Amino acid sequence: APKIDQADKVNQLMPQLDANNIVTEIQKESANQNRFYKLKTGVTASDELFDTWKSLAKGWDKATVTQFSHRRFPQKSVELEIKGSKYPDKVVVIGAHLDSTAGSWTILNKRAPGADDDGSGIASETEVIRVLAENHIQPEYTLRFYGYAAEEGGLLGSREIVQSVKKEPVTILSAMQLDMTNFKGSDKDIIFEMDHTNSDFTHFLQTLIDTYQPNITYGTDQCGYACSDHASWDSIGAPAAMPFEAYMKDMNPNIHSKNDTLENSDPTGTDALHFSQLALSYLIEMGFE
Ligand SMILES: N[C@H](Cc1ccc(I)cc1)C(=O)NO
Ligand SMILES: [Zn+2]
Ligand SMILES: [Zn+2]
Repeated sequence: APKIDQADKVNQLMPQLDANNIVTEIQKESANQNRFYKLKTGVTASDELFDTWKSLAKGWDKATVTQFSHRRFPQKSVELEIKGSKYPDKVVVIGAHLDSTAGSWTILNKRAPGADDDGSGIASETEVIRVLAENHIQPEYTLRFYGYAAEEGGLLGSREIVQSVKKEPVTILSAMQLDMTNFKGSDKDIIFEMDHTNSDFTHFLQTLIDTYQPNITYGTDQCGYACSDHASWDSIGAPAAMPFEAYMKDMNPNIHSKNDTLENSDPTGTDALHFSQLALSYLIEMGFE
């Protein structure tokens, strides 16, 4: 596992992460009637995230923001890349999904705010982008941030993306998934899913919590199936990890319904902030040798 030797940077950046920004982003995403990947509301949600990441990345040298068009549905994925100064072909990945669903397949104009699933993951990730961009962080390894389309359709967006990445002349060092970060249903703050993930990488993340978030508690669980986009990276042999909000039995009961709102999760965004903190230490420790 990589050495943990970037304390100066992590300790300078971590305090800048602000739960209020996470709340604002979740509210922005939930404002859409739904973010269903087959509907124009889902297309709009992707374009809004594209705009948000582009404005955050303004002035961040070597950062590029693009949309990834999918073959069989209109919702695009969003990608932000900051090229590494020393190892541009070695890529550290983090992702969340930008779509939402209300459970049934033809949700038409049904309400699916998706505040926790997965507005929280997108918001946790976006707050890390803001802090890295504002500090003009120039990593030695390439960092890639994803907002995946159509996760609820069966990991459709990330599946297409990893097939495309497989054809690139790059090595994926690791991929973290943030799907549901803002509902602390259990007594532990972060639960690591142990299936469709890499145990060494998961252990490395647990060591990061011990080092940089000593008051955060964590545990492990199993999804029992490919429960989010980390499984797409795992399927091409990239070390994947999925820090999750609770044990399965305790997870947010409101997901995939009109009741998946900010009020029905953590309205202060403090739970989601813990995931931003882990994501930041992950990207800095993996982004620099
Ligand atoms: N399947 C996931 C929800 C989900 C995530 C983790 C576990 I454990 C069980 C269920 C989903 O809806 N992602 O969008
Ligand atoms: Zn879901
Ligand atoms: Zn999800």
